[in-house]
Amino acid sequence: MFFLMFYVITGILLVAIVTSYAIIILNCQKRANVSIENTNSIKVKRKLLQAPGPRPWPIIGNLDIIGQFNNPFQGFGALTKSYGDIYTLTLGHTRCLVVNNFELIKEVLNKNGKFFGGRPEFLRYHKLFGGDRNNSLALCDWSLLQQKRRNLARRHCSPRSSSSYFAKMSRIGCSEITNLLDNLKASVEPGKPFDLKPLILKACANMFSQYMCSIRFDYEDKEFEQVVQFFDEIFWEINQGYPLDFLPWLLPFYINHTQKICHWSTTIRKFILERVINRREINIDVDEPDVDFTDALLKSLVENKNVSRNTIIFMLEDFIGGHSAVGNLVMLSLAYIAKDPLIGKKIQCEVDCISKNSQRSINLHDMDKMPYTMATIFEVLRYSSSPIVPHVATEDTQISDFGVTSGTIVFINNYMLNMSQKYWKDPDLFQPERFLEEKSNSASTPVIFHGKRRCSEESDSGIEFEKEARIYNSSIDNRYAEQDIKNDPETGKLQLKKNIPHFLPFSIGKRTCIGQNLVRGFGFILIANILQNYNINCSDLEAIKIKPASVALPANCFPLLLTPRA
Ligand code: HEM
Repeated sequence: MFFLMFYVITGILLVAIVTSYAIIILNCQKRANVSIENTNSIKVKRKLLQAPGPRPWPIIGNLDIIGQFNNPFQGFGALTKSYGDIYTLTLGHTRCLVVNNFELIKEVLNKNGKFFGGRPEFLRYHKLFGGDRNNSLALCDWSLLQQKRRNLARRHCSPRSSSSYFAKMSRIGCSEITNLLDNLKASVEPGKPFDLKPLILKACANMFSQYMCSIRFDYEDKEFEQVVQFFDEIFWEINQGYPLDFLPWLLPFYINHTQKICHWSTTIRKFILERVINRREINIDVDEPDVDFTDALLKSLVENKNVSRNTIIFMLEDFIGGHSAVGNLVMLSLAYIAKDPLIGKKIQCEVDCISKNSQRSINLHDMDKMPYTMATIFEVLRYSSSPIVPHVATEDTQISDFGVTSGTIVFINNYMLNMSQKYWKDPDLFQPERFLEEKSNSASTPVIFHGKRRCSEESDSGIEFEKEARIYNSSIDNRYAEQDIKNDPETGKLQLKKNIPHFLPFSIGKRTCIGQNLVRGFGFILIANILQNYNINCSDLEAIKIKPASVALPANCFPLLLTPRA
């Protein structure tokens, strides 16, 4: 009996291994069927080989190689030494293309963006969004609905600096800062490490909820507190990779984990329905101008029969959830400031100069006059290299000279881009100054761009600038003295660099981040006002553990020392 069982199990395993290997090899050898223009400009069909890559194992493919690295993006970078800047991997049974340089990234996201509008079929993505990842703005495949959702969101979530939305953001940001500072004053004990993250996240959540839903929650509100924590857990979760993503048959081993994810997301959804949507739905008046984003969403529900109630609940959840990204970014910025207090000092110099030594708080309209503060935020974005959500080829196509078959997942390695000697001097150093440049003669009169500078094939930075940064006094080699910065900001020598084509923290192409103006705006208000009031240090720098290629920090991260400024 025992031997029979043994032979049956061994037989099943062997069949599984052989079948798996056959599938993997077939997928590797499959050619992409693409249309190519010949010399007479006539389109002809050609079958193109996929890019080479390491030989995969049965069942796991190349997961063993990626598993050897602390971070997959570091692993992708290391593999370029053997396979060049473009290569394919097989993760589980899934074909993946990894692109590691700027030209290739542009080719995927800009030139051939229409062929790469899909997102991966990861089980976790479905669990996070009510069983269907297409409910999510960031994890759905490209569709007409997605185009509509982006258009609906753009006005509210990407406000221009001349718009009333921008002024509203500034007002809300500043009033929430007052609440945050009151709370800090009551809770921070001088000389004692303070767990700042929960408070920062609650302040961010209130900025987002006031801006998008005209509602604010008390910091002591237990339901609000829990929802903010769950949003943060989800932000961390989305930024992780698991073998389950490529080996879905591992699901039974992840039952507890997936149940936890479902619990987080259903709790959040219930909160948004009960505390935001239900009470707003009763008072909707389609003839009145939109009060906020929630109003616009609810009206689209009345006016457009193709938009479902589910769609708008998930949209609101997605956008309110954006606060976790901002909160984590602010915590990361404070961590780098704690590591190098001179950075904090320089931000404080700008703050003191602009606010005439704290006669007022810092608002969004100060942003253009504080290039060093903005440069610090950009350096955090570069240094932490938030991964670009993987794209998926929706039909057979071509990148460089290689074929890409439909269904291939494309990893955009912007970590490699941000850490490359080719693009950055001393990329391993944290230096906000790299985002500053000498004020050019032509820049002495501030130029206003008419309309947004959006990415094009030639000018690619995903960063959207509307206005030239106003000039502020700082010096490029930059360990500058305090009295230098106290000069009149109008006579300064440096400005924020306007467009760095290879810097893509918010990606490029049709799926760029919609929340980037909110990130810059609320991030700026938080960092500037916290530093106006406190010096930031850390009693145990070893406790600040930052994962490369991630803006997400674990829910329980590190405490900081906040010392009120004289
Ligand atoms: C530290 C802050 C943030 C960073 C670094 C960041 C970066 C990114 C990146 C790299 C993408 C992927 C683009 C692509 O697939 O090509 C993305 C997508 C997206 N982001 Fe952000 N983001 C941030 C914050 C936010 C916030 C605050 C919001 C909303 C309030 C937001 C909303 C979105 C949405 C909706 C998408 C999906 C767009 C689409 O797929 O069509 N993001 N973001």
